[in-house]
Amino acid sequence: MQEVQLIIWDEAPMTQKYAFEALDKTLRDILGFQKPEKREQIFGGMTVLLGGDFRQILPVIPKGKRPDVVQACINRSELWKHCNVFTLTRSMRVNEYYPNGEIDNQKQDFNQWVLSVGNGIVPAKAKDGEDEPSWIQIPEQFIINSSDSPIEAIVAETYPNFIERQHDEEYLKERAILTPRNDDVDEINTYMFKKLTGKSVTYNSADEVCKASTECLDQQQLYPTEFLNTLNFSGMPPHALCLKKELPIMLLRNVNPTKGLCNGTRLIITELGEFFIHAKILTGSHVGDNVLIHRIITTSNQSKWPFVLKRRQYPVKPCYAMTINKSQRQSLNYVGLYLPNPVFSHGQLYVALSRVTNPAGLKILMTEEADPEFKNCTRNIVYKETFNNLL
Ligand SMILES: Nc1ncnc2c1ncn2[C@@H]1O[C@H](COP(=O)(O)OP(=O)(O)OP(=O)(O)O)[C@@H](O)[C@H]1O
Repeated sequence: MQEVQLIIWDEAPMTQKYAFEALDKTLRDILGFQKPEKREQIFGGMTVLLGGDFRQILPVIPKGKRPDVVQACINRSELWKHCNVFTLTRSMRVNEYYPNGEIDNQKQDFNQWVLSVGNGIVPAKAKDGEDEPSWIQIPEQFIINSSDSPIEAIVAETYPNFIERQHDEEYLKERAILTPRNDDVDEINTYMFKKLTGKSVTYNSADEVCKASTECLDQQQLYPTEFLNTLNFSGMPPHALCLKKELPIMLLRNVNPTKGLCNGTRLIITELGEFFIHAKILTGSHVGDNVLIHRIITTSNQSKWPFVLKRRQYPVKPCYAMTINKSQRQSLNYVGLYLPNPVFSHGQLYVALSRVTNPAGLKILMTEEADPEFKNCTRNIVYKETFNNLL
């Protein structure tokens, strides 16, 4: 068997420190079995490469307050003092160099502005009753003027000529609408789904209560299937999943990472079968591959209900629009940032602004503020204390 030499863990800042601590203990245990000195070494002497940007989304702690989030990060773990930090200095996504080596000033300014947003150093104002100034001015060039039908406006801006180009893979692949909340994502996807031509097929899930999660024996009476079908959880497909051929979808689980089918991979549906969805991969390392997706059992892990729901369904969701959190790792040529409500957690504005490969491809639609002092302003939340011990 080949020996593992290196473990690479991407997006480390959004993983709770306990996961790394568990990995540390496990590796010490396994590798120390034959060589006892490895028990004394960090990660059992294995090299672990953590990648990530603390300006981006931090661990999600349900109902957690700011200190809970900051304390859950890897740089608040005992392990951190054993880490060497290497800093990347050049943005490869928005390449500010012309082929002849000269600098494109517009792109350089954009990169610096996005970094300042991420570092929380763009001048900000506070509204009445707020402790911390967090409202920043968005440059005029990115603004879409708000209209009576904001969804129509953001769709028209991000997906121009959608009726003619709705089947064009390149067109679909290079753009997305980003927004902070799942209900806005669903509203935009439903609006665009109706515009997509072709027959809609609805796949209903099989739902049940996970028996190990509750002591109640009479589950069928307390939680009938009809009730379970009405429940929706973020990151879980709905009971009634409506799909059409040529709809862009996103995977909600790691289905088969070696084949490029990871949580967040975008695909386009090529055929809707009875037991499989045929799809073509649009993003990641296996672009262009034709794959089959089958139903899997997903469970609700953070639920307000006193039970865990088991849902057997295709782990996919339409992705004309996606949440900002889900867009992390994506690179897009055109981004429509829809902010009917401002962002609500650290790094979300930075992640949204830094998805785009060219400043010309970024458009932002915000709800118009009644107070003229806050015209074209939106909230930028940065937990600066997270950066304290990075270098
Ligand atoms: N060495 C390189 N040469 C050319 N392009 C590159 C290089 N490295 C990265 N890129 C391009 O830059 C973009 C961002 O790369 P990548 O997704 O690896 O960055 P990242 O730091 O993980 O991004 P993020 O964490 O913000 O999602 C991609 O479009 C990628 O193709």
